[in-house]
Amino acid sequence: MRIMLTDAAHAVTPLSPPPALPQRPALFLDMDGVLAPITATPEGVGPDGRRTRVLGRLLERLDGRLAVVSGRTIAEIDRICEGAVPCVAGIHGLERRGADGQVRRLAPHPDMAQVHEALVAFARDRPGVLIEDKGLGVTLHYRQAPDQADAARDLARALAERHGLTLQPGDMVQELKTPGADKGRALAAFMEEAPFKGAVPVMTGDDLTDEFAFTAAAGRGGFGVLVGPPRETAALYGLNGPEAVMDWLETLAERA
Ligand SMILES: O=P(O)(O)OC[C@H]1O[C@H](O[C@H]2O[C@H](CO)[C@@H](O)[C@H](O)[C@H]2O)[C@H](O)[C@@H](O)[C@@H]1O
Repeated sequence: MRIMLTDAAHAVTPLSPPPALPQRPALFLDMDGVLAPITATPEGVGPDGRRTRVLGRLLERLDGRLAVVSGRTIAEIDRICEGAVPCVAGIHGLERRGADGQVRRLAPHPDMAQVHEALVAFARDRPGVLIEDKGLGVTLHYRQAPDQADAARDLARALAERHGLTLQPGDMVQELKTPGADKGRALAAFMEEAPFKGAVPVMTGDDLTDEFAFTAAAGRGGFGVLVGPPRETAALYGLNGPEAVMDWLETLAERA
């Protein structure tokens, strides 16, 4: 087996592709970097006919035991998936829509507006830095201004500490969120409800925020699938990228 050396002390072994799904599986899917390739800006991700068809077929085959668990808002997931998936956790679980169609949303931290303002001021004279306001959280994007990574991290850390917000670093982003949720807790909440209750969870994700859900899936007898380059992870299996994810999901939709 090929071993990739990341530094002198750590070796990261590439993960095998996922095996056949367990009996009565429940599938949890991340959006960016998993169901959709990464683009320069959040708005660059749009609906895709193949993805919408595959999700619809899987939903049917899994008797509804399919959910998108994302850092994006539910409104964004509905836009991108063309409303194909009823069960969605948005903003890392701060909002969640169950199979009954009800949306449960935590109350926003009272300082969110102030923090949003501070981030907008930071972005003002930094071309390429973008602010995404999600109400319960705000994302500082620097994919188009990678030289701002350190300054963005330092500001986000300081604001999180000063206002008592949760800091979630991601792929060329720093997110400041209302405390009280993560993707692991979102997965756990779905697993307490129909049609997920009693099923075996499989979580597919690429980012650090997905690690919470990999751990939650493993704790319930399931497993995680890491998408992208190998790294230290709680996931047991791996896939190369969104294209490989779509091929895998298509196979599952035919087989499940
Ligand atoms: O949990 P996810 O569904 O993976 O969402 C995580 C964040 O994804 C989005 O940002 C990422 O994707 C953008 C589009 O490809 C990219 O430009 C950015 O650099 C990535 O970090 C989204 O905009 C965020 O709100 C999500 O939290």
